[in-house]
Amino acid sequence: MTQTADTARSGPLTFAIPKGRILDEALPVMADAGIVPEAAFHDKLDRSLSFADETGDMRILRVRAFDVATFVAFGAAQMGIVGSDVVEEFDYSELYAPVDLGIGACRLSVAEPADPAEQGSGNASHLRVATKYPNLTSRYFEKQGIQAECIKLNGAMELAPSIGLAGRIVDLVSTGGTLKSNGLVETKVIMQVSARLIVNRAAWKTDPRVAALVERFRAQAEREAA
Ligand SMILES: Nc1ncnc2c1ncn2[C@@H]1O[C@H](COP(=O)(O)OP(=O)(O)OP(=O)(O)O)[C@@H](O)[C@H]1O
Ligand SMILES: O=P(O)(O)OC[C@H]1O[C@H](OP(=O)(O)OP(=O)(O)O)[C@H](O)[C@@H]1O
Repeated sequence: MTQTADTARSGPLTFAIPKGRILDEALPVMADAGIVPEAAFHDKLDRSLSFADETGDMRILRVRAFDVATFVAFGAAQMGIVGSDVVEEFDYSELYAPVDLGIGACRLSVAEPADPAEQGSGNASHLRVATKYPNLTSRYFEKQGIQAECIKLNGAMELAPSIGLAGRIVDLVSTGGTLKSNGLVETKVIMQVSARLIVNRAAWKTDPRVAALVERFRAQAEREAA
């Protein structure tokens, strides 16, 4: 493995990616931009969270989606890939999302029980909502003049109405299959979601490797969109 002069000077560039859904779609996009993880990255038995790329010039972190944004915002990683749902939920001032990668398409929606008998009678100006996205949810309902009490869950939001935890949920929807299987219907779309290249603001200004990679991802996204 050879290392460039930049790497020798400032250490490897650190790139964070989510270990969940986006990963399979993100790897080819990264490869087109010249970022290919070392073989160990694909070994299901390997418990490492940090990997080199094939050149040895980069470090690739595989973390939870929400943590990708936090790592990049605080400069622990200079760049990463994450859904626009996560970018908007945190709204970190140090985090830029300059390129829509056109992958990980889904939407953030409100859903409630399909069966009217199961819909909470509740006060229309005060709702209880189960979600992984309390900031986006409160903001959305505030705009409608509704005070939403958000119950933060980390997964399986779709269970909440049937067990009496909350009358509604706000969660990601793609095919709608998960909602249907759990007796829920989508009532409002809050935002369309796709995966973004994210960059630490200071790193973008000061590290030429970051700016060069942003341009590579941008050119590739434009080619794909054409
Ligand atoms: N059904 C879906 N269809 C398309 N994209 C999705 C879907 N669900 C989630 N995503 C996108 O994938 C991202 C990661 O989702 P996922 O829940 O798999 O992450 P994760 O890294 O496993 O996080 P966690 O472990 O915290 O759940 C989401 O932030 C969203 O942008
Ligand atoms: O509309 P669908 O195509 O059914 O997709 C929606 C599901 O996908 C996401 O969960 P994911 O499968 O990523 O698992 P998670 O609940 O662990 O985040 C989301 O939270 C929904 O549960």
